[in-house]
Amino acid sequence: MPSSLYAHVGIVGGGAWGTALALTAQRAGRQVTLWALEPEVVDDINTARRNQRYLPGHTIAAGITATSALADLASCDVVLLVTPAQASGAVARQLAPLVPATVPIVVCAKGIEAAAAKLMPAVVSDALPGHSISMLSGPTFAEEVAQGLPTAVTLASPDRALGEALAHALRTPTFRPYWTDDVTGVALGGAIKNVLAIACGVVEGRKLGDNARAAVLTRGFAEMARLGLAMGARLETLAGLAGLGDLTLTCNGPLSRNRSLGVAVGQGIKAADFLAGRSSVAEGFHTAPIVQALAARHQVEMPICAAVAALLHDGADIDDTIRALLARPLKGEGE
Ligand SMILES: NC(=O)c1ccc[n+]([C@@H]2O[C@H](COP(=O)([O-])OP(=O)(O)OC[C@H]3O[C@@H](n4cnc5c(N)ncnc54)[C@H](O)[C@@H]3O)[C@@H](O)[C@H]2O)c1
Ligand SMILES: O=P(O)(O)OC[C@H](O)CO
Repeated sequence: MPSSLYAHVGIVGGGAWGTALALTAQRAGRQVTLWALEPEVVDDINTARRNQRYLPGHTIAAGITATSALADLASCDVVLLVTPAQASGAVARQLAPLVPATVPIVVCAKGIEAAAAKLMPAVVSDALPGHSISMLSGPTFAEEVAQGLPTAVTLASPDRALGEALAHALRTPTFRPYWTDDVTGVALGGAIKNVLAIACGVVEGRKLGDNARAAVLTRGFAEMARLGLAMGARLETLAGLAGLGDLTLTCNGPLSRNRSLGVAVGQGIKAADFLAGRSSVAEGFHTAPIVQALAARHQVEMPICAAVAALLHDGADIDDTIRALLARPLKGEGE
C-alpha cells in the first residue's frame, strides 16, 4: 500500500539522475512533475516519452509530466532538487517565490558550492529560508535505478519523522531508502567520493594495479572521515551508503563519469579536453579544489584529494604527483 503522504513529487533537473528519480517516484505511486532546463528535453519526455539526451533507452511513464516552468512545481508536496551542485543555489533562489515554505526540499546533488565552499544543505537553505532541507544520496548509478535494479540510498532529514515519511513515499520494491538526521555526513560523503573516484580512475588509467586502487579507496575514506568528523558528521554515516557505499561503487564502477575522467587523466588526456563538449556532469572536477579549501579551514590533511586538485587544476605532472604521494613521511594508520 503506497504512502498517501507526498502524493505529488516535483523534480527539478532533467538530467540522468532527475529522470531516474522521476521514474522511481512514479513507480512508488507518486504523481510527478519534472522540470528540465532544455525545452527539447521537456518536449522529448512529453511527446516521445523518453529522455534521449540524458537517459536514453528508457520509457518515461505517463504519470510523469515534464515542464519548462518552475511555477508548475508550486502545487507539489515535496521538491527534489537534482541539478548539478554549482547550479543548485541559483535554481533554488528561483524556486523561492514559487514554492510555499511548508514544502520540504530534498537535495540530490553531490557536490560543494565553489563560491562560498558551502555544503549543499547550507546553500539551499540560504536560498529557500523556512523550508526543511533534506539530502538523498548513496550508491546510485542512474542507469541501474532507471532499469529498476535493486538500490539502497540514505535520506537525511533534520527531522527524523520527515525522513521516515519521505523514505516511505519514495520506496519501491527495488528502491530502498534508509533515513538519518546526519545531513552533513550525507552531503559531505557524496561530494568527496567523486574526488576519490577520479583518483581511482587515475590509478586505472595509469595501470598502477588493483593494490593501488584499494589503497587509494581506503586512505581516501580516511580523508573523508577526517574532514567529516571535523565538520560535525558522524562516522556511522560516512561508513554508510552515502559515504563508503558510494565511494566503493564510484571507484570501481565503469559507469561512473568521475572515474572515467580519472582514467582519461591517467592516460595523459587533459581534464579540460576530456570534459569539453560533454553535457553530463563530473562533479569531482569542481569539488576537488573546494575540498582543499575546507581541509585548510578545518586543519585536516587530505593528500589524495589535494593530488587530484593539483592534477586537474594546476597542471601537476602525473608521475611526480604519484611519486610525491608515496614518498610522504610514514605514519601510524590511525593518525
Ligand atoms: N547520474 C547519476 O548516476 C547520478 C546519481 C546520483 C547523483 N547524481 C548527481 O545528480 C546531480 C545531477 O546529475 P545528473 O547526472 O542528473 O546530470 P547529467 O550529467 O545527466 O546532466 C546535466 C544536468 O545539469 C543540468 N544543468 C546544467 N546546467 C544547469 C543550470 N545552470 N541550471 C539548471 N540545470 C542545469 C542539465 O540540464 C542536465 O539536467 C549531480 O550532482 C550528480 O552528481 C547523479
Ligand atoms: O557518474 P558519477 O561518477 O557522477 O557517479 C554517479 C553516482 O553519484 C553514483 O552513485
